Amino acid sequence: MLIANATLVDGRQRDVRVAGERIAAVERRLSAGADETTIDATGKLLLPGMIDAHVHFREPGFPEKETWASGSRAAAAGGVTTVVDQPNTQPPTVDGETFDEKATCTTDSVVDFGINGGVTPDWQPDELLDRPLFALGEVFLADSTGEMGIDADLFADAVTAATERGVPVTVHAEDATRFDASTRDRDDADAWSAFRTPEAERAAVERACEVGRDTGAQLHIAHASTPEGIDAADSMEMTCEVTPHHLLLSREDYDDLGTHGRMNPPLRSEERREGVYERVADGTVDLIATDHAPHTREEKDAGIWDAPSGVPGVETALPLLLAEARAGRLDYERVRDLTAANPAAVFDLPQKGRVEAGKDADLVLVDPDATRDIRGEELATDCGWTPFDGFEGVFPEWTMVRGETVYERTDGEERFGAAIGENVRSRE
Ligand SMILES: NC(=O)N[C@@H](CC(=O)O)C(=O)O
Ligand SMILES: [Zn+2]
Ligand SMILES: [Zn+2]
Repeated sequence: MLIANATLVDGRQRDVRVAGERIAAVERRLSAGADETTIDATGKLLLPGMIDAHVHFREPGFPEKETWASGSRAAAAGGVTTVVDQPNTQPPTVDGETFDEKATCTTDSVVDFGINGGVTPDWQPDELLDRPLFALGEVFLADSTGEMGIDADLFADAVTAATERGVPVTVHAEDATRFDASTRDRDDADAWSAFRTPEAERAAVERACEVGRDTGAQLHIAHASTPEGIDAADSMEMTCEVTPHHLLLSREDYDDLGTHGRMNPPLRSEERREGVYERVADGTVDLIATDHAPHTREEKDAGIWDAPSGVPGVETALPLLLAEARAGRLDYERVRDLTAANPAAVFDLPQKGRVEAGKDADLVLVDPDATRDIRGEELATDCGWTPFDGFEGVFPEWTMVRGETVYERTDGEERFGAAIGENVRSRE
């Protein structure tokens, strides 16, 4: 297949040949072979598919929130070609048997995937680390959905075990001893942000990075939400990710979002949000990952102390970032780095993350000037809502995983491909 006259993120116009699962050539001009299909990509932007290193698809355990079928379709519709699933399912992914159970669910995935393993007091490190694991994580330093928070000793042991096996560790860094219990008598949604303080994040990032440094670990801070957290990770030479919601939403949005805006770590002040944005734009932040954490509308409609934490995001991340680029607030190469090239580099996926000959043909084609308003009920995720309702997004015309079209939108009609997703750690 020949994708003709595509614009790449650096502005070059190129013809791109896909042969089988791979990108065979990227050249100024390629001529189509006798039985080669040609796609005219004039005026269109061709990007490497997003690698979302942090999603919560809810199987096994909570198929009413999301399944591997619905979650992976949401990914494909949002230009995500690889997802990394987190361990706080039911049962939690903490040993060989539960890893294998999770792996069975992934056979419904239309996109490539990684499976993370977690840490609880009865986890089985030897079995778990023997499996084709993507990373150990997210390791919870404080309770979040699934109540998998662990103490300092177990954390240090877990980081040591993973590092001995050359496995990276991703960390949910909040320190519950620094939460502000005096907010507990409030019942407005903003109380959640007042409760889980910025200080709790900074302290936990520092502690985690110290353990990482002492053990020689490859440590990655999940969903950093404050400039202080990002700077702490950066100064200790650890990597970090930021979510689209901490990049684009703040405490000022609780008026619209109410309890639907509850997540961990929580939304921060507008001033901190701007500080986070600067660090994403200037490259201090390594990557964007969504922490796609779907819960049903009914669950989210509970009071602020009872609603579950988490918001969906896998389907809207790349479209939102492309809209930011279109508005001139980020450049397209930065978007490519944050969503594809850097996650591939940080998590050692040499076959992914760039539009280059020899790489997997994980590709997304967009019309950079065609924006669409995001509407929760129109999305492929099963949860049926989004915190970005009414935001503009630049959505894919099609998404390809290893040469197979897994999503296509023509005249508003969407079509999804077969469940061809593979574990990125199982391939040679
Ligand atoms: N971010 C959240 O608020 N929730 C996540 C768990 C997590 O990432 O902490 C979930 O699984 O619902
Ligand atoms: Zn988390
Ligand atoms: Zn998470």
